Amino acid sequence: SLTASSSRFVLSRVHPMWQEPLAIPGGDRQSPINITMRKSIYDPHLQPLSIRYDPRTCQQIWNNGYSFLVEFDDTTDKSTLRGGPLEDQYRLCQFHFHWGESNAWGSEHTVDRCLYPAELHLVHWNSEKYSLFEEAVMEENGLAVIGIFLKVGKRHDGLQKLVDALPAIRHKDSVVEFTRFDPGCLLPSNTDNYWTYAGSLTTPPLTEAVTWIIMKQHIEVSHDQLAVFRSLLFTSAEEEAQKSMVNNFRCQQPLRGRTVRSSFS
Ligand SMILES: O[B-]1(O)OCc2ccccc21
Ligand SMILES: [Zn+2]
Repeated sequence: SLTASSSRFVLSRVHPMWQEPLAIPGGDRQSPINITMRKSIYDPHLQPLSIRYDPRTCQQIWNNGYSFLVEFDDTTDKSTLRGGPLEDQYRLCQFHFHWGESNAWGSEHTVDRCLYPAELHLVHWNSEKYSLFEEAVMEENGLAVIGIFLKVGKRHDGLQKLVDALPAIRHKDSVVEFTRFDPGCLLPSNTDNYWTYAGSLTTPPLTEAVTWIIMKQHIEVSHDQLAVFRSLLFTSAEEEAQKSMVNNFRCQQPLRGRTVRSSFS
């Protein structure tokens, strides 16, 4: 696949979904980044991840004009993430994806400059220190996001239920009920090998609140499943010009001396 450098020219022609602010608060721990494997530091003290999702907390799926979000009931600790680099327990509140207009690019993070066609973000907030996502998103240890790379290959049976719901939320601000979906089916078979670093949201408000946990092992989805992502629109039903929802990823940010740790040697 294209490396970020060769495709940077191509990507530079991609219109950014939103204008990057000139000054970002702090700005020394922004995301996404390229992960250089040989520069990541193996940390033997990283604990195993404890990922426990309850499909009964799944509520709805909606198009927010930038991606599509599957949202969960996060009023209790039913779907949680603990362990790994985390000191506290975090609650799953939503997951969403970022993808390209072609299979040559689309992910936000890269590994040794390798681009993937899409990236899944499972978003959790620190329910030991805060009482709402909106509160946690402003705090340094507020969020934990699991990033999973997607590759085009065999059909992902668990994803199909989600793919089948997308035509109903084609336009911005459309929402449909989406229940009894187990996000655990989207995890790779091996969740022991990951990289972790301190970063930010990759969408406004770009707050530096995220402990990133990027899985080494990707998942596979079919070409046709990914094509349905691209049938979504950035635009609402009222707007004249329909713009297809593609290339909804942020450009890569400087590492600013940060260390990326790995859970594997
Ligand atoms: O911008 B993101 O995709 O990266 C992390 C995150 C957390 C919450 C919402 C959106 C995002
Ligand atoms: Zn994201």
